[in-house]
Amino acid sequence: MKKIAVLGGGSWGTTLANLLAENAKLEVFLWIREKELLAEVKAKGENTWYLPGVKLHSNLRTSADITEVLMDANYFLVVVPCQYIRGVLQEVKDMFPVNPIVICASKGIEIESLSPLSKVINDVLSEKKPIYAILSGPSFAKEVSAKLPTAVSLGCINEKVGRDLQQLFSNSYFRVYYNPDYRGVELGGALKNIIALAAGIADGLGFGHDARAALITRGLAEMSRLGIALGAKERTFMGLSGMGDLVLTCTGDLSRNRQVGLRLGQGEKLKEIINSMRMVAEGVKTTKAVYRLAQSLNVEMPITEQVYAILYDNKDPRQAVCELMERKLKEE
Ligand SMILES: NC(=O)c1ccc[n+]([C@@H]2O[C@H](COP(=O)([O-])OP(=O)(O)OC[C@H]3O[C@@H](n4cnc5c(N)ncnc54)[C@H](O)[C@@H]3O)[C@@H](O)[C@H]2O)c1
Ligand SMILES: O=P(O)(O)OC[C@H](O)CO
Repeated sequence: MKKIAVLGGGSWGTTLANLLAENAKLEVFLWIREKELLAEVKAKGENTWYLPGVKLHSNLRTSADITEVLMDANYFLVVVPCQYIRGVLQEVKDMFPVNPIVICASKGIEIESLSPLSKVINDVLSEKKPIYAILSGPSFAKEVSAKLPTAVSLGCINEKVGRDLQQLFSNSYFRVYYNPDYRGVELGGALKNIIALAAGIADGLGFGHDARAALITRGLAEMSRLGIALGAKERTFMGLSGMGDLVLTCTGDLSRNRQVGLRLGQGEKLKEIINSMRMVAEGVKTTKAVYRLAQSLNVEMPITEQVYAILYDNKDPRQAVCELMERKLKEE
């Protein structure tokens, strides 16, 4: 049986590793970074920090030793939070074979380089010439772990690899659609988190359903504008990894990004919100990266600009929403 190394024992890495172990098409080995957590996982058969209450499959192997996890793997699934991916891969890049199939399930834009994750992974592993794929779409770890029906996109420019991966991940509750536009798929997942912060802020301020619907719709417009500037296909933003994930994250209270927004709208400070969370809300750092990227590409992203000002310039959220409403009137 072929082996998949899963890097990242947070809620999503654990969920996907567990799903793949249950699918029983691959041998699955999950890297858990924290040794104390690994000890609990081994003792209780459960990821008590990031995915409590979910029993892990007996086929799932776990280790805190990343070299053991990577050894002789045929597939590499990266589910480390966006800003740490470069550092983690840099340490172990020599362990990858030539032309490794690297699937990314993380969502974000790297601040340092303003790069989407395909570029980060291709940069670090450039000597190995990786075959890159991205798994993204509306999928809360908790719901997938409860085996609730979920549909996502798998972006890969190499159709044969993409269709093989589609088979490996799919099962009766997890339906994977293949899309050759990997750039569009990865950008949808990264950019929707900024709009989810905005929707949470509006809801936290008590601005109602109309405001949320406007943010989702105009959010999709600015996500697509940046996507097109970066070579993505506009149509991809209408699919699961675009509109699908945007709607989920802007409306679903399981979203960490939406929760950060809600708390900001209710008057809490970003620092205290982040300090109270063990989990990651990728939109916070991705907002900074996208704000800079949009400026460098001269792409208009008014919602992102206001979220940036709230997060990083201490702007009053109420003022930010007023400014969005009072911008020069435009055509749709
Ligand atoms: N949780 C979900 O429902 C979900 C769904 C789809 C995609 N994602 C994406 O998956 C990615 C991983 O998120 P998650 O939700 O699994 O994480 P999480 O918030 O559940 O856990 C945090 C993770 O960050 C890791 N971490 C902390 N500091 C680190 C460091 N210095 N170096 C490397 N790793 C470090 C921890 O070990 C842990 O694995 C994110 O990009 C997220 O957007 C999450
Ligand atoms: O909890 P969030 O906001 O990181 O969202 C999780 C997933 O990205 C939803 O598809």
